[in-house]
Amino acid sequence: MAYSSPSVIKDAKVLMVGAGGIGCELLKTLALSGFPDIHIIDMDTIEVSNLNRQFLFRQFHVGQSKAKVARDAVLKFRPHINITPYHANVKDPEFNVDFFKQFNVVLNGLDNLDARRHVNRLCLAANVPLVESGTTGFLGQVTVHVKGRTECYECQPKPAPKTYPVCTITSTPSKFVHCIVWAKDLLFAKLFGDKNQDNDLNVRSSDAASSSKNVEDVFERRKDEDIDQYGRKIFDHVFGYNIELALSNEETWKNRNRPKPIYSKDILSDEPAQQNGNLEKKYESDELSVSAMASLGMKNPQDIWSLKENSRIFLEAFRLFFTKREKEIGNLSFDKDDQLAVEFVTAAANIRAASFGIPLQNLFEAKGIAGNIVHAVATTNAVIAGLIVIEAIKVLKNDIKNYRMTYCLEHPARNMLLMPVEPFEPNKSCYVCSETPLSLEINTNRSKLKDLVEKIVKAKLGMNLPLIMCASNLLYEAGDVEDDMIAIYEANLEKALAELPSPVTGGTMLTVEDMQQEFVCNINIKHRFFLNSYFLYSVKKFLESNTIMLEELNKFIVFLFFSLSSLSHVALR
Ligand SMILES: Nc1ncnc2c1ncn2[C@@H]1O[C@H](COP(=O)(O)OP(=O)(O)OP(=O)(O)O)[C@@H](O)[C@H]1O
Ligand SMILES: [Zn+2]
Repeated sequence: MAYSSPSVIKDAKVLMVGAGGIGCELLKTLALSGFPDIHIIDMDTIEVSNLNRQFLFRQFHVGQSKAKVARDAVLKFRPHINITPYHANVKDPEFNVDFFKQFNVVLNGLDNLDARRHVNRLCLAANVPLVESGTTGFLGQVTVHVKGRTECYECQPKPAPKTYPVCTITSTPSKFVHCIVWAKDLLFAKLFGDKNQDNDLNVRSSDAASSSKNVEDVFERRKDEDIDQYGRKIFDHVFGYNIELALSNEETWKNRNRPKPIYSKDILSDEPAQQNGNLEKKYESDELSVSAMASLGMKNPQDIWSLKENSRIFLEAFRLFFTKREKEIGNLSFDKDDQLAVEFVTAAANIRAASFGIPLQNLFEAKGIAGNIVHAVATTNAVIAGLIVIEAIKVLKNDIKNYRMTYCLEHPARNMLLMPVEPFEPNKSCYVCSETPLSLEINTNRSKLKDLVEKIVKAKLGMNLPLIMCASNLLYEAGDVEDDMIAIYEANLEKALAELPSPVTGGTMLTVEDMQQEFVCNINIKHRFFLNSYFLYSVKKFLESNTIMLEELNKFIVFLFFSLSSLSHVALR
């Protein structure tokens, strides 16, 4: 049957950002709906773990550009449309405001806040409508952002990812996730990651500090130390000795269950230190599939391992890292797609959980928790992609009355799984889409320009290539800078704000601009010497929640914690 698409579709040129779970569905739906000219940006290559839901990709595509393979796959069933792929980061300078202006609508299928904020700003600057989306398991949403008509993506602050108090992780875990964070961010990082990073793995106790000075560093492998002995030494230190040390601090356990120290000899009493020699040869030929489970003949990731099995996996994974992946040690960071890393972290978290009386979990669950993964549901992505196309068509028709934000729910509400809501008006005090100045409370004598640039302008305001002006003086500019200015900016970055050539003190109005995003905002500086308990409380809260809150006055408040170097403090209002 010949299908004739409405003219708004036939004349449309659209940009899709992201060709992952939502993106694959979206490209297919756009193509089947008759969109003739589609551009796709995606910076990634295809991984095996994408194949279960990113159905345009096959095993033999692994390692190739998502954007390009998605294009080729769709052209097979819609050969006469134009699809232009870019294997690139949407934050690259080539995707500037002029690039965005060529499109009638932009459709996001991204997975991170940073890229979403960047696209939001470019869409505002180019005055191109944005249809934004996201899914988590069965949940999802599609929102429409049209400059001056509806909220922009940044009109409401977004919830920050969950973090945990440090002492819960290092000393008093009560949930399995605490054990995972410990195994991944402390133990794994300490053993296999950058040695220079601060890492508070040892449990502090009153006598530990004094005795530790003379004690050798157990984490260092002694010269010629046998790898299995080294593994057992680490095991006994973190699961045995450290727990005993923690137990000596009676106060901690008054209202808590006391943990049990675990030593390898008690768990693996019947096994010699070296036990896998006969299985080794079979598996060690293929480096990519180095796996402690395979090595020990354990197959099912959904089995919950006993304490003994966890201990064997722990020691075997440890041994495999040091024998098969030695070159990577010192540079590894946890990756949920790294089988050996997941095995190690699962086993370590389980042994710690056993010590603290927390129920153990299988590798599949542990991997989900460690990778912050809510398992993706292909159907949710398909539903969301359909809704994106529906909103895109309304946008192209300029059918403002019928724009909807739609939420995909896990349980029906009023008999509906899809909840449409009318979009809100732009937030008049949004610092991105309105011109509301921000106000920043900062110790201008102690905080350096570098801190302002890195921790506020880039990290909090999401600028990519910032330029900072005080009155008509340029203090800093990122990106391609003239040679004679490089040294001046470098020197400025190291200066305290009040000591800059054009001093930034209480009452100064700074202008911060990102040329690529065509985004400018003014920051009203208030000098403040923070050393009161309220500040310290704020810092603690910030560290715990990393929240950005909207105050009654509808001004932004961000409490910032500055690098542990004591007293430079700021708050952004
Ligand atoms: N800055 C960016 N520029 C271009 N593409 C981006 C950018 N940030 C994220 N993406 C792309 O957005 C897509 C998001 O897809 P999705 O949420 O399905 O994640 P994934 O990485 O494919 O899968 P998963 O993380 O679940 O294993 C990815 O293909 C990713 O490459
Ligand atoms: Zn806004």
